[in-house]
Amino acid sequence: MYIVIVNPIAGYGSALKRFQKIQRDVSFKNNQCRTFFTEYKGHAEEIAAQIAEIYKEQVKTVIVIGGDGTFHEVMNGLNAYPQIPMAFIPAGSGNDFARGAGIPNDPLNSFKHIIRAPRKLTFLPGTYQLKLSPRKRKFFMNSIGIGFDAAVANKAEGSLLKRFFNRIRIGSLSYVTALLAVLPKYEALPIMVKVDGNVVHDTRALMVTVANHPYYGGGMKIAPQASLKDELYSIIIIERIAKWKILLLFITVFFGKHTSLREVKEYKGKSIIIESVAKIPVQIDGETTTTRRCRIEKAAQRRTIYY
Ligand SMILES: Nc1ncnc2c1ncn2[C@@H]1O[C@H](COP(=O)(O)OP(=O)(O)OP(=O)(O)O)[C@@H](O)[C@H]1O
Repeated sequence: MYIVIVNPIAGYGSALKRFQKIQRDVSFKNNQCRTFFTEYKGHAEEIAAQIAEIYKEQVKTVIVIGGDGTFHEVMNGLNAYPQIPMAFIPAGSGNDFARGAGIPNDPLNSFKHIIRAPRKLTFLPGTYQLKLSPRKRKFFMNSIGIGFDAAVANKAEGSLLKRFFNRIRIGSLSYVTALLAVLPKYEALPIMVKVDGNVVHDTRALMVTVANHPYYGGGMKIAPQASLKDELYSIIIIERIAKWKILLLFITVFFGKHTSLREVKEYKGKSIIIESVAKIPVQIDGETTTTRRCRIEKAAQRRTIYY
């Protein structure tokens, strides 16, 4: 039995359209597929965990049709069942994971491949912990950003312009407008960054990004040297920087050329601790919250994704 988890609102409805196209095809009709539609934030994680618990023996593959947020939730829902294969048909607005992994944008063909002869992507997901408490670690697959980028992502998320820009297929522009709104008031905050036991930064910083692959924010090449094949993260630290230069930074980041700016430092490592005295904005695979401390490590085991 195939489990299909669809986020109908991902990509402003494009996930639902993609699913409907797949549903009409014989490859769907001729196979035993059970479909679940997500209804709220966090639902995909709950569905995945419950399905795995109840049907672990019968499930051939859990197929996700949605954006990176839905994929992130399912990966965490299947946390305790790494033996259950997971497939991803990207249908979000940003699709940064697909861009970083080289997953093609051809949903029906991907579905047929997943059923008949799955193409495989194996990578080491990231794990993160936002508090000191020994709570279970969670997985991420794209990046964790602390500081300015998370403040911008938070602003973009709530913006009506994001919907408009996505409709006309220039979704990244919603980040530019959010950036322009956040920029005038934003102050670089004191942030300590430890990479593999060494303190590499301990003063004010605009932002820190820990990346599993180059892309975030719908195609910005924040960490040009990061690769899903790599066992190490790329850590980009953008130091305190003049406001006019932030605009330059955000023009060059689309081409990955921002790293030549003096204030942009890049490190490689697999165990990262980020601390701040005050609560600062953080984005994890595009979802935003605030934290004083974040511990990031590579997962112990590789995950294989079908596509
Ligand atoms: N029925 C629903 N109504 C509202 N929100 C939902 C629903 N189902 C899932 N969600 C939430 O929608 C958010 C966005 O989903 P997702 O990331 O998959 O799409 P996207 O934002 O279009 O894509 P991307 O992250 O690739 O840009 C996630 O936080 C998810 O938990």
